[in-house]
Amino acid sequence: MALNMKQQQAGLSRKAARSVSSRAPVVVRAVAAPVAPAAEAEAKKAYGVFRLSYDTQNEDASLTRSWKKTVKVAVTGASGNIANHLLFMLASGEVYGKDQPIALQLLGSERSKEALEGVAMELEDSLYPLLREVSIGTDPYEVFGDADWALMIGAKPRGPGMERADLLQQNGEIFQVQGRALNESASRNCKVLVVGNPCNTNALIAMENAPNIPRKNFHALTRLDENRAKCQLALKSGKFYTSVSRMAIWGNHSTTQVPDFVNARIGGLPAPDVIRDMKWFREEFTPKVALRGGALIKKWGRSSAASTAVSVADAIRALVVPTAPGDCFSTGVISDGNPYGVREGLIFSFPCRSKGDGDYEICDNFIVDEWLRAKIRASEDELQKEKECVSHLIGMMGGSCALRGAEDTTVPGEN
Ligand SMILES: NC(=O)c1ccc[n+]([C@@H]2O[C@H](COP(=O)([O-])OP(=O)(O)OC[C@H]3O[C@@H](n4cnc5c(N)ncnc54)[C@H](O)[C@@H]3O)[C@@H](O)[C@H]2O)c1
Repeated sequence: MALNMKQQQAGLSRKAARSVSSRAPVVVRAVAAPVAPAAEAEAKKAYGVFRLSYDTQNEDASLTRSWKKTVKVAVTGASGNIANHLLFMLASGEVYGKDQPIALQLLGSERSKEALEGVAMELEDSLYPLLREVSIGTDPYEVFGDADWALMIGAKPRGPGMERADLLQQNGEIFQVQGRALNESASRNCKVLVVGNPCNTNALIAMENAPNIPRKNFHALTRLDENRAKCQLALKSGKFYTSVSRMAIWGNHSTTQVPDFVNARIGGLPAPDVIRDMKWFREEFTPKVALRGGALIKKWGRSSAASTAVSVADAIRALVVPTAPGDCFSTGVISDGNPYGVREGLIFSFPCRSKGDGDYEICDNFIVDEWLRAKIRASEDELQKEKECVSHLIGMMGGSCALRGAEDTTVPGEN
């Protein structure tokens, strides 16, 4: 856990800082004192903003009595565009629940240190009652300490002329380091959601470098694609989007993704029975969803941030709130043992459902027709190639990278 800045200034040790936080009720207000050399070194590694414990004697007991144990959520890329929306949703209680206190542990890069402090100041000034602690740092081993959730948003954007294979390599190295840090520092049942692109393969790298954490706990964000698909079905059918269910995204978060209109329902009916236009489904709906990110960048000049944050919130809620009977949600998870014959050892987006306990299962009752099967196979092949490009980062020998010079299936600008 990164130390509170005021505690560091006061020269408190990490252990002492922990004991301060556990001695409720107390509001930490340490006084500046000479900094010891050890603390000085510590200050270079991590710096933080605040840690508040409620003074339960002065609080409205009817509000706080039923509150749960604080959930610790680590967020990487915390001063970036997506996080700038997401952090405030997390702190407000709209994601984990209005009775769920939260500690935010924010990871930035060396370059974004100052901005990260600014983010923490804004959180501080927002006076969210559920936000118990904010700590910030640049060392993933510190920041992931005891995290129950790790939301991995931070990744390098693609530079001019950079190939997809180079991006896989550069961001892959980040996720190798961060996977190792999760393995050592995070809670043993930490749930990990990778947003930074290429998110499926980055999630694979983090997972393979974190053998102490169940493989099942690693997710790649495809919920944004699901939300985009739901929106298109709602617009075309003229029905409200809440009537769209069983909207699965299969495969990779790239243009090979497969938005599944075959199994989708509108108002409880199969989508193709409501929108009787197969040409539209295949030739307009499918590419529109897959290329939505690029279309948005053309308008906005940058990749989607607010809607991505909303979809991260949806993806978390999908795991902590039971799935409605018969419905599903999409998330990229380990393909081991899947009921659809997708090659094992890939992080692949499937229709899933959850009891709301943080765990999930892959739905086993989706119809895969020939058209879907061919599309799914193409996305699977792409993920296998990506895996081979990063084999050296996941402890595999002898992979060669067939993606060099290949067609670019990344959503333009999202990397
Ligand atoms: N999966 C999806 O659906 C989806 C959708 C949109 C964007 N994305 C991806 O999310 C990522 C972040 O997007 P953004 O708009 O917030 O980007 P951004 O550039 O605004 O923010 C990224 C942040 O990550 C930080 N960072 C870079 N390397 C880091 C490291 N090693 N450790 C910690 N932080 C690091 C940067 O300093 C920056 O603050 C990108 O990779 C983008 O392609 C994914």
